[in-house]
Amino acid sequence: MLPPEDVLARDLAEWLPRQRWFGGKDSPIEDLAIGTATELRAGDPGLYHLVLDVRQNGATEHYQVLLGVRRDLPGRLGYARIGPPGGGAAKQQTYDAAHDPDLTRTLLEHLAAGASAGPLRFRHVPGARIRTDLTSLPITAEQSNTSLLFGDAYICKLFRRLGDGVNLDLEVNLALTRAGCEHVPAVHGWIELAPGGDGGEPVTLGLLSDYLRTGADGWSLAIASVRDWFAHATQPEDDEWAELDASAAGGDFAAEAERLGAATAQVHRALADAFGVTVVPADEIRGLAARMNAELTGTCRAVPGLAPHAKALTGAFIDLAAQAGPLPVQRVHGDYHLGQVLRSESGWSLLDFEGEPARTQSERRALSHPLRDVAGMLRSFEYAARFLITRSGTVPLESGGHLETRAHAWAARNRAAFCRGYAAAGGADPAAHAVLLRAFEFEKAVYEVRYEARNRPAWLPVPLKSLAHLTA
Ligand SMILES: Nc1ncnc2c1ncn2[C@@H]1O[C@H](COP(=O)(O)OP(=O)(O)O)[C@@H](O)[C@H]1O
Ligand SMILES: O=P(O)(O)O[C@H]1O[C@H](CO)[C@@H](O[C@H]2O[C@H](CO)[C@@H](O)[C@H](O)[C@H]2O)[C@H](O)[C@H]1O
Repeated sequence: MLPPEDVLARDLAEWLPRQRWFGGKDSPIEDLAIGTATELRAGDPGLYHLVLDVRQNGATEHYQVLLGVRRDLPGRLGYARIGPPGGGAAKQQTYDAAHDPDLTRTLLEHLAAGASAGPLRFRHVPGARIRTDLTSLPITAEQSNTSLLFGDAYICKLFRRLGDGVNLDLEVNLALTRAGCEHVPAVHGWIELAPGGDGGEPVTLGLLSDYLRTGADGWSLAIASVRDWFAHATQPEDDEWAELDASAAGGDFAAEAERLGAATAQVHRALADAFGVTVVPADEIRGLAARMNAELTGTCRAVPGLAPHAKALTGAFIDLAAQAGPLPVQRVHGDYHLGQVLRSESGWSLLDFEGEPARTQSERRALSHPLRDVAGMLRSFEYAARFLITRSGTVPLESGGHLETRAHAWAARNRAAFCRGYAAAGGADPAAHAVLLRAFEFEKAVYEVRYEARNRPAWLPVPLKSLAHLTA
């Protein structure tokens, strides 16, 4: 049984700001109410699904929590406790049930059965046989959601802060799974909150997909390659090093970059087939160029370090406007970088189609030209190349100037390989759309400067140094 609502709300308000995934750590909680409480498993331990209405700065956000209730909380779950030890007057111990495999199995059982509980609906794709005998483990890598591994079969992403309707990740992954696309983890099921009386969309709560057991993320693989690239360049002249036969460095990434380019083009084709393509008139492209420039102006005001590059960046946006013609647009990834791709034995897979976190839902859903994603990945090669010399203490700073040339050579080699793979697999040839690609890349770099200044100021030199190189 749940503790009294006022006690539970008070305990949750104390616990919430300490959670990594809580998005409102910078402001006090003005009010917390239990929006819905749905019993998913009766008994001891019991499982409840809660939607919390959390008011901060006058605005209300909704968060979901799986609440475990036990009379005695075993020591292994002590770290997940919500509320005082011993359970206070109610003598009920409440805790974050995402950490309790005895309770999370209920999610699999409900998904397998296609069950409903109160406003919650558990859905599976037709024909899916969801295993219910697996033990869960939360993965630790994430900031804003909680993902549970079930054995080595499934990953279940539970969205913590709830959006307004169908989550983009579900919408896109489901469409691509249905289309048989090999480059996304197959979706098996999802959990949603039924729409209220206003007839709106269901709100996505969670997504169950194939777990890519042997997957390694593109960022780690790329960083390992850069490290090796630096280590193998003993003391040759820089120019000579840039020409070095890649086989001399064991960690060359170019073949992987080329395969990643091909996988990206195939996903773009599948997105176009699933969601369609629209041609926008030249006027809209001129409007896009103007918006890119306005973002630049705003970001220069907020981050003065960007100002020295402003002239070159504006030049690229003016070129885009000057050459504007009708352009095909479609659904794209929207926040494409090396951290969003996994390499497993079955090739490259793309993850996380939720778009850029700072954008609104409608901006994230907006159609764009697929080269926007290509530009995102090109930026990521720039980041990977410069990360070790700009951010890490592992490379002696005095050799930074020398390594900068080497970093540039790594980025250039892998950018070219990615574009080659993309064009060969039928994507728009980046070389034939240089003005558009450059404008997209500069737009992304401006976004990154703002993103880093706000979220990771120590990383700010990474995009700034890359811009210094690209605009020289
Ligand atoms: N299907 C999967 N198979 C293996 N690992 C995965 C899978 N999906 C996500 N991951 C791991 O979880 C991390 C976070 O996933 P992601 O979907 O990007 O979540 P978030 O939106 O919370 O960042 C990824 O970087 C990856 O390491
Ligand atoms: O992965 P998210 O959807 O949260 O994306 C945001 O955070 C990213 C950083 O984690 C950020 O990506 C930038 O840093 C990456 C290295 O950490 C680099 O590979 C990307 O190219 C660079 O843009 C992303 O921009 C932001 O939206």
